[in-house]
Amino acid sequence: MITLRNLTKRYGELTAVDGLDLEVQPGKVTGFLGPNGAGKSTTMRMVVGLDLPTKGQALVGGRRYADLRWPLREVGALLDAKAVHPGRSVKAHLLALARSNRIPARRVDEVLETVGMGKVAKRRAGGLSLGMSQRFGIAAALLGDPPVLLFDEPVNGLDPDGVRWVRQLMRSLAAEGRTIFLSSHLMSEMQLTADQLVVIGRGRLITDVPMRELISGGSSVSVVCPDAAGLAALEARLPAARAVSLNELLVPGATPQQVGDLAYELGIRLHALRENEVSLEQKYMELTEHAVEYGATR
Ligand SMILES: Nc1ncnc2c1ncn2[C@@H]1O[C@H](COP(=O)(O)OP(=O)(O)OP(=O)(O)O)[C@@H](O)[C@H]1O
Repeated sequence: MITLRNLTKRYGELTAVDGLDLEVQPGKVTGFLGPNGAGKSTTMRMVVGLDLPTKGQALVGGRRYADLRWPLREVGALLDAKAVHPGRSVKAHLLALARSNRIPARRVDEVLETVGMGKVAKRRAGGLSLGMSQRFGIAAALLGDPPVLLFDEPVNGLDPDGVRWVRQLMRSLAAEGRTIFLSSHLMSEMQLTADQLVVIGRGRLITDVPMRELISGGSSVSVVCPDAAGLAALEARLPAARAVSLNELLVPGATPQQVGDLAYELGIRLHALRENEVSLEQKYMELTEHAVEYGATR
């Protein structure tokens, strides 16, 4: 579990993180969203002791990072995939990390296999492609087999196959009971990966909500009916319905079952009956409408 208590970070005049209170629970993937500059990376950096809070606390398993004896065994993080010694080999870098936290050397080969880098262990870390660097960073995060993992934009630079691999990895790590805290700007991917969503804007919490709850509210049903009289009869019985074309109605707040049963009762022929879920992207845009700091003006 990750616990943030009144977590605050100021850089001079700028308040990057502003009194965040949050519990990131184990056994779930928690997505961490917010516009550019909202304070996501700064928050994650404070959890792993790379930045000190101006006020408040960030705790891993109830303890501050600085108080963890073998931090890599408690929390793993991929924050900046390019932040490695460029001249060292992939394997040497991981071996050094392992030694610093008394992690057995065989674990290095294991994590390299997990991320599909067994064959490039001897390559220089500085010569890796962006996608390979991401995999390498994930290997480093997994090294200590920690119960808590943070990933800042892990799919950045990955090909579609890699993106899917990361999604499956996140899901399986959460299924093992770990705490997974994941930031990404790819809404469609986040919708497929996260169970819980934390949205921040200008350093403040906007919402902390289960994904299902967020995207289920506000769904609608589309009904396609080939004859005008049938469509009019349906519209008359569905007060929220509005025509979107000559043969189609949109019914906000209804379920396909309700509309299908009504059509059956009225003896009306339908050509299509579709549920339109609200996308995470749509909900996210609504939630962060007033929190976008560096948005385009048009
Ligand atoms: N070391 C620093 N010194 C001064 N300002 C900083 C520093 N690090 C971050 N900031 C500022 O703090 C704010 C939050 O930045 P942060 O990188 O945490 O946002 P983010 O949500 O991760 O953004 P993005 O989605 O663009 O990665 C920004 O305004 C940023 O410019």
